Amino acid sequence: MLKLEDVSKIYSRDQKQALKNINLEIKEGEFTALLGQNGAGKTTLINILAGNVKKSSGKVTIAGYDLDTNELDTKWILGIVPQEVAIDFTFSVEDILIQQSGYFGITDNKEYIDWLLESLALKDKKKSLARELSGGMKRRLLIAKALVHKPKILVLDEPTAGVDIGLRHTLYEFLEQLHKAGTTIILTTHYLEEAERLCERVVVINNGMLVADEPKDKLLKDFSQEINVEIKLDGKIEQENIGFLQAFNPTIKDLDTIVLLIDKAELTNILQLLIENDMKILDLNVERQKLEDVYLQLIKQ
Ligand SMILES: Nc1ncnc2c1ncn2[C@@H]1O[C@H](COP(=O)(O)OP(=O)(O)OP(=O)(O)O)[C@@H](O)[C@H]1O
Repeated sequence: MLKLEDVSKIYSRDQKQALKNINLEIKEGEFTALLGQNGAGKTTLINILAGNVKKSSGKVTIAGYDLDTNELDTKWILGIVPQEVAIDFTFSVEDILIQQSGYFGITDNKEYIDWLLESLALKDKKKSLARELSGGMKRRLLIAKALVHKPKILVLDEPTAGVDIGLRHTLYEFLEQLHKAGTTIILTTHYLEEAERLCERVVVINNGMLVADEPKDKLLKDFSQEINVEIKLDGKIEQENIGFLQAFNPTIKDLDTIVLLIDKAELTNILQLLIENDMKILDLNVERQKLEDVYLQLIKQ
């Protein structure tokens, strides 16, 4: 559905290499998270797809259309929700969506627009001017705008930044609904729990390079041998008193709790060592790795 072959981008102004030989193939109907730190290259990649940034080299194919030679065709396939709010604030919400439909030659789109507004909790803002919307509402309007032509692929660049938690969940349900209906979705986000809840596949970009591309479940399983352990002891702990745990890189939390990231198999060993060293355990908390932990390890590598 979407294929990037050896895509690189060097910005000419400062010769900054924002993307380095990215190879990525997204299949029809997949829901993919595109993760990476600030400046990793996510927006550059999305801007290349949107035709706003010219790649320096490589090939992009969207539903079989080469982006270099068939850019107009790719516009029909893609719906892009940009990170920055770029809408004409002097128009009403409804007019913005009617105008956007017009760009695609769609004249009778009112029913679908109403459905979009309803789904994105913007129905009562239909007649409001865009400038009267809150930041979170503007973001949701951008999503509606990206969807007016019913694109097969929806790409969202941090759509939930600045959207409050209740509405974020409305948005998740909406994206899940689109996904079930067959839309291919690529989502960049800094909220890892969002990627964990919604996506089937996780792609991580670090310093312009693709450092992970796995089904989410596999990524979590590969790392699932590792657990986060918090052991609360009776009394204040100093690093020098727990030298016997040094091999496990312990950190101390709240003065009385040892925090460790270990292989499951080592837990018994550690508890044994604590008992042998006369440490009284008051509480023990074991957590399987979350996507957030896996992600943090990936970008450290
Ligand atoms: N127009 C530009 N000219 C020069 N350098 C740019 C330009 N746009 C982005 N960059 C640089 O390219 C790199 C990648 O930026 P990009 O915006 O793609 O990152 P990002 O992963 O989207 O970050 P964020 O999570 O902060 O949105 C950064 O070092 C950035 O400074």
